[in-house]
Amino acid sequence: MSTLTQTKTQLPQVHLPRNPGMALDLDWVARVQANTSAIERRAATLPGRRSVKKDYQAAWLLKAVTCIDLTTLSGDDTEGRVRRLCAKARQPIRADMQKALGVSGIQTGAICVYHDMIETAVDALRGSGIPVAAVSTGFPAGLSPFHLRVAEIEESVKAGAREIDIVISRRHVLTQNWQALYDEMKAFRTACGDAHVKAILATGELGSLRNVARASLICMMAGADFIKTSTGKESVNATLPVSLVMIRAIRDYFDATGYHVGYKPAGGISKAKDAITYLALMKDELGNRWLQPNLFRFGASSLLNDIERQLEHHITGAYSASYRHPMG
Ligand SMILES: O=C[C@H](O)COP(=O)(O)O
Repeated sequence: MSTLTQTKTQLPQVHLPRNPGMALDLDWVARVQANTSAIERRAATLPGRRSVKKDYQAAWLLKAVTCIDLTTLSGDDTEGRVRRLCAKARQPIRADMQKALGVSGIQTGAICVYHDMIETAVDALRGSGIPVAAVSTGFPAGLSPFHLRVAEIEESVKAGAREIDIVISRRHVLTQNWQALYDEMKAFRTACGDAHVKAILATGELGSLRNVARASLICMMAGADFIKTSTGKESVNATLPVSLVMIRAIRDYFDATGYHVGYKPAGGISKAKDAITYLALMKDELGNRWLQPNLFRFGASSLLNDIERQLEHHITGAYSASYRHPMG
């Protein structure tokens, strides 16, 4: 069986029980540390490692496509743009390219939009099985009144979102008010009901890697299905050091509870090479099980474009202009 065919056949996902959360364990939180210089040293070695080549590279890139939350979060989003993006999510790689690669049925992990665009996206994705994710709770700052943030989640679920990307209150982390962070996250999880909840930490605003580690743990204790780095609107978004810290928090939580929590780096990931670095990091730290869309997503608006160009190069030996792969 070829590498690419294996990628296709590995797509069906094992059903895993949702993380139900647990009581807030402040002793565990207090024990969490982060050795910044060691983490930065390790992260610096990751992009320089020998990369996978040829068919293996194409297989990893196809895997990356299936893990993208194809995102548009702009003030000027229109129904037309969202519909075009949904068409792209249904067929992110051109049919002739999929045929040349010997695969079929490749789709992105989800579409990610603001509340206003949920119904349009649900309609455009009908029958595809692709979930709609909505950013919520006063995204991106998360500073609207608490009851409105909870109501926003409920409205988005009612409108058809199957995944809700909430933003935490950064001030709870910066003031070490862990109880408040836990209570907030738990209320958001309850409001989501059956919709899966991704907790956006906005790591670029949390001050230290130790804060990132502690906030990750608390969100998981409060029942997060995924932890996500960034809104894409902070001045620093997904980075490898932050990813290492969050992924290791996921591993510690799994070791202690047996529950799988997903990881979503988001913001500024736009190159195919970077996507492979993130996938390799997941594989190194958490193993193959976390290389599926139910446990790993990229939050990205332009990554797909570069992946398509690299796959076209793999097939034809030539790079096409990026406008040949329009996004929306
Ligand atoms: O969650 C997703 C991000 O908002 C997308 O960020 P990006 O436009 O930098 O890829």
